Amino acid sequence: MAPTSIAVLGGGLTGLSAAFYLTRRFPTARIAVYNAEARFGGWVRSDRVRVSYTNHDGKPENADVVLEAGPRTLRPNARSVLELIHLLNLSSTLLTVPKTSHAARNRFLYIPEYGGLCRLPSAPLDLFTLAGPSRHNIGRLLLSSVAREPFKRRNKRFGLDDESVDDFMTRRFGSEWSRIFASSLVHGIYAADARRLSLRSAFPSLWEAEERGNGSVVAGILKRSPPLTSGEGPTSYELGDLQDTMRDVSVYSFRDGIGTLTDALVRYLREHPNVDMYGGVRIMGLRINPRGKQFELITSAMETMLPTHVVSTLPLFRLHSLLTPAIRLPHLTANAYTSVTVVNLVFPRPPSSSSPLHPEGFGYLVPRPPDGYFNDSNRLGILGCVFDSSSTANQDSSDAVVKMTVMLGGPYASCSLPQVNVSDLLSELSTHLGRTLPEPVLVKVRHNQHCIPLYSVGHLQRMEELRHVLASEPWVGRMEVIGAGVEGVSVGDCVEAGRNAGRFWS
Ligand SMILES: C=Cc1c2[nH]c(c1C)Cc1[nH]c(c(CCC(=O)O)c1C)Cc1[nH]c(c(C)c1CCC(=O)O)Cc1[nH]c(c(C)c1C=C)C2
Repeated sequence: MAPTSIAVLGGGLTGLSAAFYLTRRFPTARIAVYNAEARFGGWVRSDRVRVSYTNHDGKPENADVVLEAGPRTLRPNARSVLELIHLLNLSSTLLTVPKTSHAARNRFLYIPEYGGLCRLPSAPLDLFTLAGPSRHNIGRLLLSSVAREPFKRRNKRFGLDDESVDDFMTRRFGSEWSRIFASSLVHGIYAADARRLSLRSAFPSLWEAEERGNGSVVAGILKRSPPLTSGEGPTSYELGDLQDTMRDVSVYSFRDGIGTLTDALVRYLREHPNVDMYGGVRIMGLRINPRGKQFELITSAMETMLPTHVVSTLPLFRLHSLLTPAIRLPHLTANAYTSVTVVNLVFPRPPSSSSPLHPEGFGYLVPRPPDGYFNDSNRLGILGCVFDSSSTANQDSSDAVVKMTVMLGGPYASCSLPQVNVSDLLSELSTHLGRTLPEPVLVKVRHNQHCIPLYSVGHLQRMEELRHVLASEPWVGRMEVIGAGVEGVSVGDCVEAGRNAGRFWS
């Protein structure tokens, strides 16, 4: 049955993208988007803030800076996002960072037991040229294990169909390698413990590479087939000239931050005659009408809505709480969700005669300490720090300020608190950066509670079972469960999931 009324649960990036594409797929259907918060956009949150301060010469200064509490840059390989940018006419607001920039080439890890801040090699030749404070050469540890891996015998247990990221990396590259590099990567994407994260769900391409490389991940990566271009593959994307714009681009954002994308979606949907946007309306219960033709949604305004089709983009534990025992869905509470505290810091730029606040680059990640997440060496639970002024400098009205963002919490559960002691944080950052930081002119703390799902081992299989149940009675395919909780946490994954919503409804 073709949908006549569709309810989209959740007004974050996936929900907004789903509603956008549903208006195109089903131009005559009525679409309602329900969002518990009055503000749409979910974890995407960009604020332009004015800072007033006194500069080094004692003169008053002002600057307008963009602060991100969620994702802050996008990668050009996510074609669904490029398509949205094209369709929403946002190209003129883009800010691109070239592959040759410091932000793209200089990435650091802060590893106290290796001497502090260590630059990661961005090319094999760096191995010979990288100098720095590291007592051991971190580049050598990184690349020597990678160079040896193809000669290591196949060691995947027969019948294994998923394992943790840490187990996989330890098996192929060694435990110290995994602790340092895999844990850092996982902190930067999932803010989670690599020992709990499913390899197949989080990095499926690595699982496939091991298969393709007959047991060697490196051999499998080297054998990789060339990437598809916009016109190839099962779906093609409307990209306009964005593919050209993105040539040689490492990452990009918008002049006013990633919120430009969600704001434009909200504007489009609010203006669309077939769409109703319900901000500040929570769904309290979901039932299936006894005649099986409609759903019953009970809202926090105590209204009952009767859509023929539903797209849920809610966190899975939240969807679980809406369902009565008679229609419980499997596996909705199988994964934990990670919480991250994000601290935006703005400093006056030091005069050119003194040393900069941080090296030029993307920022740094902090790996899991050797003793795990209870280690005293990282009692604030710092996962990493982004040098925003290097990577997204042109968002701000003045380059007289330096912007950084520190992320805390995640697997350091007890540290992920909304209250952050700023002077402790500054002194810890000063240790990391090897210089005393000045007083910030602005500190903004945001606690993102349960913002990123932690796919535990077996997640793919569980989601397959969930899809199977949704395709059967009484759901018969009329409710789709999509979004970060199911398949992929990146902005690209969320938009792609929204783009595919309702694909099988006729
Ligand atoms: C709120 C903190 C977040 C942390 N991870 C994410 C958020 C929103 C989600 C995320 N971060 C990255 C990816 C991969 C993107 C892709 O592959 O296309 C995802 C899904 C990578 C990343 N990590 C950091 C940055 C600046 C980026 C680029 C993308 C983005 O802007 O989010 C920095 C960073 N993120 C987190 C930590 C602890 C951290 C530390 C430096 C957690």
